[in-house]
Amino acid sequence: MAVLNYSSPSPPSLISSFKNSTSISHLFTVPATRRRSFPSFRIKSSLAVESPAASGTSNGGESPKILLQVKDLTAVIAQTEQPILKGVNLCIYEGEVHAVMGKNGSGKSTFAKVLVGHKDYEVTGGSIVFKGENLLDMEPEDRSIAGLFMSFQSPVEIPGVSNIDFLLMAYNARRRKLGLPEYSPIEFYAYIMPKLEVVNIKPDFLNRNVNEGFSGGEKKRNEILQLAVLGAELSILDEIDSGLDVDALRDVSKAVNGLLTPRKSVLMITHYLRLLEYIQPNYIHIMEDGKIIKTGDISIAKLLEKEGYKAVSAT
Ligand SMILES: Nc1ncnc2c1ncn2[C@@H]1O[C@H](COP(=O)(O)OP(=O)(O)OP(=O)(O)O)[C@@H](O)[C@H]1O
Repeated sequence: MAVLNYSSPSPPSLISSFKNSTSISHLFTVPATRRRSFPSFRIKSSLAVESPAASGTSNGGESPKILLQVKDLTAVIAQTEQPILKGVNLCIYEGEVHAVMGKNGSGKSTFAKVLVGHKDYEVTGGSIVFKGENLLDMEPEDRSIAGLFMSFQSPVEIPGVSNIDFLLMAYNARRRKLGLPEYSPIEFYAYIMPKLEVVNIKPDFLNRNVNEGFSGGEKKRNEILQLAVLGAELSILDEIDSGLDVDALRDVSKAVNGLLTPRKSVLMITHYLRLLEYIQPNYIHIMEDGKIIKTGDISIAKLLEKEGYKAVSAT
């Protein structure tokens, strides 16, 4: 009997779920039952890696749907009541890629964590609607089931748990949710192998414990593998480019692009133009002091690179 081991980095929410396997079903997303394509207006770049989402396949004339609508969102640190988010507004349609940039400490990660329901923060005002439902009414587990995935800046290790076991359990929880029979390890192996290729991860990675001893770049790739297995509709990627060498950055970007479909969207946080040239966002937002103060295209990132944040600051 084959013992399958795979690797995959995992956000804290996934890890805490793993520890309680009865609640692991929240790791999964509702399957995409309809395919729609979104007219692409991505900025083309010579650096761009191939992106199916950017190709704008036919959607049969359907209008794009709003996936996430954030209005006047305010949030504080739960423990200290220090205000961090001070009125965030953002709208993401299906199939769109959005990037959030901003100075250190401007609130980008907090925004991402508030979206997934991180317990360190308390929402004090505004609204978040995801696929037509009030996200603020949902527990973090339910947000995950509804189709939100977040990769964290520093993926957590799970000693003693192999990647393959972790991913198999997570994937089977999804299948249970869908009323489908669980995959055997062999069936799962067939399912995951093509995904390993997309992410450019060697199969022996799956035998290692989740993130244990992984280099920074390996952890990031593992995050994307996890994303590929779970198939979220909105992937929130917090600085997936940090600590990556040039080849890894290209691989990870390619993998993210490989996961995009006309229905799947990405919200990525980054400090660097390079990532934006690989994963061409539809919109780039600048966050300052807990608010989005500017929205534009790649030219904003180019301006930042050249002149720094003073060029786009509201103050
Ligand atoms: N759990 C917390 N406890 C205390 N302070 C926090 C917490 N979370 C966020 N903060 C503070 O809130 C502010 C915004 O932090 P956040 O991590 O959202 O910024 P960021 O824009 O993502 O920064 P960076 O670019 O450095 O990652 C910072 O001053 C940070 O110290």
